[in-house]
Amino acid sequence: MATQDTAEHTVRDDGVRDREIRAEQGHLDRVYRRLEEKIDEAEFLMKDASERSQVGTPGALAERDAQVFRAGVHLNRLNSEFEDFLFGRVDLLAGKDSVRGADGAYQSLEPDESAIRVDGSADIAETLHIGRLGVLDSDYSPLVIDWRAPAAAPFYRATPLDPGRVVRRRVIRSKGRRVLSVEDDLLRPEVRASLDGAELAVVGDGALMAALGRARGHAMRDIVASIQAEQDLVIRAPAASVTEVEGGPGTGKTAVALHRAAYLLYRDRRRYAGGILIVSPTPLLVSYTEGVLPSLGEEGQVAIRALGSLADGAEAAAFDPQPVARIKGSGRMARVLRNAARGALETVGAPGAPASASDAPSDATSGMLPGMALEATEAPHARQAPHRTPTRLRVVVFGARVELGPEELRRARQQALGGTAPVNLMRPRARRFVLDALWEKSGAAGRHLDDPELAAETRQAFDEDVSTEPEFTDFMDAWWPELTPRRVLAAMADQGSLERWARRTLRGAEVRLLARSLRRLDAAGDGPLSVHDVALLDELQTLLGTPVRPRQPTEADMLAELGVQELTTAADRNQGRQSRTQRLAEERTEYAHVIVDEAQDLTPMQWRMVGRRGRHATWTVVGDPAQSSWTDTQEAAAARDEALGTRPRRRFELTVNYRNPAEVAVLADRVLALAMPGSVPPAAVRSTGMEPRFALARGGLGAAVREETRRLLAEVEGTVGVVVAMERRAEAREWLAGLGGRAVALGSLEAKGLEYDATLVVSPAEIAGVASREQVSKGERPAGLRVLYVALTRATQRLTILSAEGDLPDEDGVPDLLKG
Ligand SMILES: Nc1ncnc2c1ncn2[C@@H]1O[C@H](COP(=O)(O)OP(=O)(O)OP(=O)(O)O)[C@@H](O)[C@H]1O
Repeated sequence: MATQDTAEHTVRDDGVRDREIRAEQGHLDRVYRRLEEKIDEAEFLMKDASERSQVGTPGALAERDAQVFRAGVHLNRLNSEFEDFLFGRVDLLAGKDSVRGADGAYQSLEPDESAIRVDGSADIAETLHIGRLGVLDSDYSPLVIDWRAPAAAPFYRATPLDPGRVVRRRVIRSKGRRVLSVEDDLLRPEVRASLDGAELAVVGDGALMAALGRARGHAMRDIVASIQAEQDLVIRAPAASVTEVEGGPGTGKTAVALHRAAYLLYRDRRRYAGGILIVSPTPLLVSYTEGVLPSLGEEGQVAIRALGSLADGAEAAAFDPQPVARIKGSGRMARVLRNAARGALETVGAPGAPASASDAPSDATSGMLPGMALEATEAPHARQAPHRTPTRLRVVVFGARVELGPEELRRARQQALGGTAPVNLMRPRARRFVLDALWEKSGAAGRHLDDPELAAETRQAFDEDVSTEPEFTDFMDAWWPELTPRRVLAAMADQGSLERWARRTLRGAEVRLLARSLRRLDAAGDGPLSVHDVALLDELQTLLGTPVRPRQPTEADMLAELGVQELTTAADRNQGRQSRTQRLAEERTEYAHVIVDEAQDLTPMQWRMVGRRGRHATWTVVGDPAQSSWTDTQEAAAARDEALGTRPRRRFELTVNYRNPAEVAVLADRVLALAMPGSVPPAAVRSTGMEPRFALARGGLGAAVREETRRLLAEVEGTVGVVVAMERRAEAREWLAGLGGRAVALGSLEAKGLEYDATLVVSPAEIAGVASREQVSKGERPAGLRVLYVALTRATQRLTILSAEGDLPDEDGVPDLLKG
């Protein structure tokens, strides 16, 4: 009987499902017909504009460029958004007091009192389709509403507890022009609603679960069809000041941050023409998330940058070992760098001349982590003997020899450095002090004291005479060389110099470690950089400044002068051909809005770097303190406060874990309890019934990793992430050789923000840097425990823990740190 009921129900349900899919297909067909008309219009506009060839005056050029650009953008968006273009629908009750706006839509979010009759029946008064872009029919009625428009908010905000006017929310899955499925949520199950005289059908188990259950690839998908109410609040929060978002792993922080960027651009494109910067911890996370904004129809105004690619055209991905990273990340470095920027004047030669540095590195701690493509070796170029700043200046002026000695030059330098300007910009001032000193020394200063005009003329002639002397210009180049951040950083590899610059700021052992780690750079500062070096370079850039040089006006300048905005110019288009490094070096350094992902991991020096990019910006900062791999969290919090300034802050919390099945979350929560006792984990929304597996590496670790990875590859359709301690990353790659592209080896710090269908966590104790709960209870709570928490929360379906002896596993293979 029960079987038959179910069978009958399924048959009926399939019939309803097919009918509902056909109805949505009909709507999608209409949308496509309209889109095609619009594409024809855009193509016509493009052609027309490019045929107008009044090139010659900047005005004509600007007008043509602007037209071609606008039509091109329009066309691009229409073409690119054809995939999964239409994804949602809401069926709504009549709005309160039946008040409609100019567009004919109900204005109120709440239903009219008469919308639900006393017998519980109601009519659907309005149906809205939601998509990636708004499309109006030829009579201006909305065929599709842009997901970011206020009218689309009920699609995301309505919950059974607070449904507003929404009776049914539908997610439509389509591929190209074909509707594949529909998934409905009934938000007012108590209402018997009808649409055009027929009962409102409900199909499927809800879109969220369907979306979460799908296999993962190597790129993040947008969540535009299933944004949840608490996430929508963040995405649409007003952009004023600072929006802070905290939430545990898998709560959608990254997804929300990306959707927020798209939302802000939609709401106020002009304001955000100043650019939105999204700061991400690693290049892996950048490439994982890079496709989301284009899928939402947004690209040009948003830069997603890894912390290692924020400054100086650098593309650093390597991590320093923890002791070195702690020094380089500490706010104390600001003082050291300030001294170095000034002190390097004496140790760094003019560009092209040799710079300083001396003894070779002698231990492995100087190197970045093995397997990070960078070795702990000295720069290939032999280091030269330290540059000696000139200690004497001899010139012939007014026919006489004038000489300044070490003491006079030292005084002139001290006077020049008395200002606060960047060091390179102090050069003219330094030059003036040297000229003053020469003038005094020459005795000419005593002449014509009774005739100020003649005295001034004599002085001017004196300066001109000296300035043209090659001895003087060569002296200035060597005595006050133009410094680059890289040359100064390289100069810090000289231990003697660094000791002076870090006096009373760093301890002796810290100086030695830091100097050694920088010996990877050659004298000009070329060589492999670590992620942490990049924040130092950025700080140095500020301290040194860029000397002002006259530059040729570009086409972009001319257009800007004409007030043309939102435009790609020929110059911009050429940029596409430039190297990525050059582009990174040249791109803007200040933004209108800054979004920081994984904010808990920024070091104080990184906060300073990011802060400089948003001095006048509004901010969105998302993070999870429980996942912080940075050790000195208080110092980082102070630096964060400084970067964000005194702007008012709005705080949001995300509480639901969409990534991990409950079975995985329970295990991760045990580590959370050790790492941060008392903190509340996010609630997992789904369960797979698959408990994590505990395996023991009895023979070699490599063989066990291969075997367990193979097993996981057979169990899931998508990706498998193998997370190891940072220092094992290189060997882990070799272990996985030949297993195919679905399996990826990751150092624990690189796993940040990423997710995999299945995860193999190799030796929790190695990742955490601590082996037993007893050690932890004695007070050892290394940042490594939080890193382990990150590793354990990457799986969307399956999790295997592989332990070695050092993990102190029990007879079931459960390592000590993960016991219940
Ligand atoms: N509303 C949603 N609908 C569908 N999928 C969602 C939703 N919210 C989040 N997800 C999915 O959950 C996963 C986790 O999201 P995301 O990576 O943004 O979380 P996170 O908070 O940044 O995690 P972590 O702190 O671990 O980096 C992603 O696969 C994301 O697509």
